Amino acid sequence: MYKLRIETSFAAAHCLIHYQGDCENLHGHNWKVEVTVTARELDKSGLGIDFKVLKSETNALLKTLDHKYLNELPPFIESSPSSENIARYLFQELAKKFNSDNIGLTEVTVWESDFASASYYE
Ligand SMILES: Nc1nc2c(c(=O)[nH]1)N=C([C@H](O)[C@H](O)COP(=O)(O)OP(=O)(O)OP(=O)(O)O)CN2
Ligand SMILES: [Zn+2]
Repeated sequence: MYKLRIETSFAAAHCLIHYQGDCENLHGHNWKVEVTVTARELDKSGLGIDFKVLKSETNALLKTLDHKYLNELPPFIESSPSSENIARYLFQELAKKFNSDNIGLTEVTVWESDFASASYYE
């Protein structure tokens, strides 16, 4: 098995709901996003899946969040846009794009600062 990972990012505003503290107020982050997949086999070029494909599909999804107020978007109306819930949402959407006989989405990690991250995997 091969493990592949890409990193990308998006910027957005949010506030945590049902939270007491500064983070209940409107503020923003530059979230770094790591997407990890496993590949069983390599193609003739020696690739599990092209990093360019991983990045472009991920960026297409992140474009729907970029420079938005996350609390107003459908995935986060019922659930607080914490890094945990963002990681789960991205995982569930990217699984639809990437999972195949050869490729399995392993983990999505979302860093809201250099020092704090949340990962989701199944
Ligand atoms: N488990 C989680 N905890 C917290 C989350 C989260 O998504 N998952 N999110 C937040 C807020 O978004 C907040 O904006 C975090 O910002 P940060 O500046 O890192 O928070 P601090 O004020 O604690 O940072 P300092 O190091 O104290 O300046 C909070 N928690
Ligand atoms: Zn925050």
